[in-house]
Amino acid sequence: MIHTRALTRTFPARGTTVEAVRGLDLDVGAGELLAFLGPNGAGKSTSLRMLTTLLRPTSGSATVAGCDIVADPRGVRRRIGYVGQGHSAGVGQRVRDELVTQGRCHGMSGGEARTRADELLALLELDGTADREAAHLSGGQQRRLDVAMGLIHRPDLLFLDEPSTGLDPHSRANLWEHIARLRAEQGMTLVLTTHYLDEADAVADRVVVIDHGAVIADGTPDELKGKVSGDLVTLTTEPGGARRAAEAVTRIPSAHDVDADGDGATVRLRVERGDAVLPELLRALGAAGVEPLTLQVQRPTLDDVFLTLTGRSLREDTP
Ligand SMILES: Nc1ncnc2c1ncn2[C@@H]1O[C@H](COP(=O)(O)OP(=O)(O)OP(=O)(O)O)[C@@H](O)[C@H]1O
Repeated sequence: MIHTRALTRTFPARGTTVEAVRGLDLDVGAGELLAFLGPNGAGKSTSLRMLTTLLRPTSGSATVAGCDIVADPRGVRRRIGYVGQGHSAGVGQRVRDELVTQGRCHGMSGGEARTRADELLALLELDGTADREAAHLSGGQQRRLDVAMGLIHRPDLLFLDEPSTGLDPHSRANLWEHIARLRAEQGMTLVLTTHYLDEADAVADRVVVIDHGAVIADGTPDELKGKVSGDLVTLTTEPGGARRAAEAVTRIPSAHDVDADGDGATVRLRVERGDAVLPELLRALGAAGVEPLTLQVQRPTLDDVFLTLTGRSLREDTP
């Protein structure tokens, strides 16, 4: 559905050149849900804007839904939907009218556009809002209207640029439920950008991690987390017990990166399989006369992946 080769975009900026996207090579199959994940300024929106023909690449090539983004931008636009970061609806427009106008822009007859508008209002549970002004909808409803507008011409492929930014947790979850349903019912390919690590982890089949304009990792969330060396085990002891605990757990063969906190009561270590190592860990602590007060095992997160690859946390870079 998408094939890019060495896709690059630079911008002139005060006598220098910003390399917003550097040599993107990407193949996305039909029906995939791919998330671009990266800190502010990583090049996610620029990538999307090139793939949706809103921005010409400086060099490299790409086909989207079978059409070349430079030679046949109209062909690309006919086959894709795009939901940008801002709201798409015009001021003073009613919800159904806005959808019908959008359908007419895509060459539908009035009747066809009205039927499609009603279909989408039902699909995105906006039927109750059809005659209200778009600007008076809640944030979550406005975002669903943006998605409906991107879908009016039945595209095979939908691009969403930070679809859930600014929504409260309930509206975010609700938006994702709708998107999952659209995918299940219509078999669409979805490409989105997000800052939210948990979101990329939960909804994406595949995550492409971008940093400074280049892809630094590409795989399923589980594959990416497999790059981090093991689960994190955190244990607490009575004050002053951490050093003895650290010495005891260091003897476990799969334990590494053992670290006793300055508070004297917390020890962190990495092990291959946290759940499997717990009995051995407890035995080792018992033999050293240390009684743990709490024990926690954490699977790696996508933030750990980013930290492992770049030495920085995505959370630090993201507001
Ligand atoms: N029109 C432009 N002119 C100059 N520089 C630009 C332009 N558009 C983007 N950039 C720069 O290109 C880089 C990538 O920006 P881009 O918007 O693609 O990042 P992003 O990953 O989408 O970030 P965010 O998550 O903040 O939206 C940034 O350094 C940005 O300042």
